[in-house]
Amino acid sequence: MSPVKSVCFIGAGFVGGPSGAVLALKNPDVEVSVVDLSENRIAAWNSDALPIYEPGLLPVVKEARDAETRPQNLFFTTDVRGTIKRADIVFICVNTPTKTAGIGAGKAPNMAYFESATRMIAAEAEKDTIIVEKSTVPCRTAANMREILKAIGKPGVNFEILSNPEFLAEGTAVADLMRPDRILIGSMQTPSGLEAAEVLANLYGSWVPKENILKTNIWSSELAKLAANALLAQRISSINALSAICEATGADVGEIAYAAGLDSRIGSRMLQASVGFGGSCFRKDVLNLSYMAETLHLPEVAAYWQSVVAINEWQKSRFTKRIISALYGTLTGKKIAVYGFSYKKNTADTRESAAISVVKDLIAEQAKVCIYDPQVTKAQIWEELDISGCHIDDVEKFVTIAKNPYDCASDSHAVVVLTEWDDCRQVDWEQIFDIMERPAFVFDGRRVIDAGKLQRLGFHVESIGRGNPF
Ligand SMILES: NC(=O)C1=CN([C@@H]2O[C@H](COP(=O)(O)OP(=O)(O)OC[C@H]3O[C@@H](n4cnc5c(N)ncnc54)[C@H](O)[C@@H]3O)[C@@H](O)[C@H]2O)C=CC1
Ligand SMILES: O=C(O)[C@H]1O[C@H](OP(=O)(O)OP(=O)(O)OC[C@H]2O[C@@H](n3ccc(=O)[nH]c3=O)[C@H](O)[C@@H]2O)[C@H](O)[C@@H](O)[C@@H]1O
Repeated sequence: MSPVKSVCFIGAGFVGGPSGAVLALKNPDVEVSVVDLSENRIAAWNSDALPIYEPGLLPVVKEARDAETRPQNLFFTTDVRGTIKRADIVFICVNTPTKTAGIGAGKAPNMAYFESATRMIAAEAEKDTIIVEKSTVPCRTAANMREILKAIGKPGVNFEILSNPEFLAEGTAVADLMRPDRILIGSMQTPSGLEAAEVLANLYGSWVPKENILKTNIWSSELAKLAANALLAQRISSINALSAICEATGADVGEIAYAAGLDSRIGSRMLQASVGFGGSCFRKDVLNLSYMAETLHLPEVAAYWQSVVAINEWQKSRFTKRIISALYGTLTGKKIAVYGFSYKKNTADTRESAAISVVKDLIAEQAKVCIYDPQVTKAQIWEELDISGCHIDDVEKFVTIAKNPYDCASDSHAVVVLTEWDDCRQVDWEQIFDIMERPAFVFDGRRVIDAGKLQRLGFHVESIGRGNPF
């Protein structure tokens, strides 16, 4: 196979943008184009105000994009079709959200964007092309792609499909891409499939050690991505289920996680009890896996994975119920300060954030909710609450946005910590205590507050997974 000269990433989102930028940085001789249908998104990628907040990303983008220190090899464009024509490799990084209507609504992934990208490649490619599934897709998606490519592709043009799922986490995307635990490449086990896998492995080989590049059959690779997210989400639901037992018994879930995590077979990561996992992928991918099991006539397996999501939903509503009960059963007219709206720190992404459900429930109780988040905009909060079914009149009436944690807490009855932002935990709690109503409550949905210290200041503190130890 001739050397790779041009690579295209379809979908300039959280995955396509950073992945394209790092690949370009590490392969200066390869032209990397990240394409999207959204003109606004592409304009933002071509500016210094990138469309996503990701620590360390701007310098990486600028180095490959701005031709200041070396020739430019990173391009962001809406010319999807023209870019596909030039590309030797096309990565599909489009969104695969959960279906909201039709068969499998609320469970199955919506593959419309993915199929549309596949059809576009089939229609435009004029030379042999490697197509890489980077989006998270159901197992056996490559078989559907193969049929579409065969039916639409130009005569004489050969396609090879690879699965190369992405494992980056938001907030640490650059570090994850620079030093991935592993790169997984799935291919058909035919001579041309194995050759294509080798071509892709060589691109990664410019910065990832060979022993971290794993090659498997294509179906294993597709399923491994869903499995990895399901296993991570399952750990969080497991520790969150234990957090409820801790609250009822006086055990402390932090001590449980630490004690259990010291067993090297269990390990310590992803055992931080919380108000519930969020983000665009855990819920979607666990449901995707569960739905797949359902369609494969494996109802017990489907129910098992479904329970991971059910515990997460329960954890969110359990937390709000605890707030209401501690505040004497009524929130009407009380100001509640919410610290954090993104689904975790170091990202402005709010998709599936636990804060959405909690704020929605607080509004239903007629609380006056004031939100502080260092990165999330008011427009985005409004949009999320609107999508979640909050009446927009209620949002206008009950919700305000604060510019800092102090304005947020002023005259409030309670501070509710929903995201573990450093800005939110490192406040001057003595000052916060002075400006709050009495009794002053703190509800810690992230276990990032020193409960003992706050209690000594006079706060009533309730944390996830911490009951009365006496
Ligand atoms: N967000 C994350 O941290 C991770 C996401 N993933 C997976 O990667 C995929 C993409 O996720 P995100 O980047 O978060 O999505 P996103 O929603 O941020 O970006 C997707 C982009 O694709 C564009 N797009 C859709 N159809 C298109 C088409 N036909 N042509 C050109 N552009 C098109 C959209 O305009 C959008 O900008 C999903 O399957 C997701 O499950 C995997 C690992 C991490
Ligand atoms: O497929 C994806 O989209 C990605 O999903 C997750 O990444 P991400 O959702 O960005 O972030 P995580 O750090 O995994 O956190 C997800 C949610 O779980 C919560 N969480 C995480 C860890 C933990 O111990 N406890 C906990 O409640 C976080 O606060 C957050 O709401 C995976 O970690 C990535 O490997 C994967 O590529």
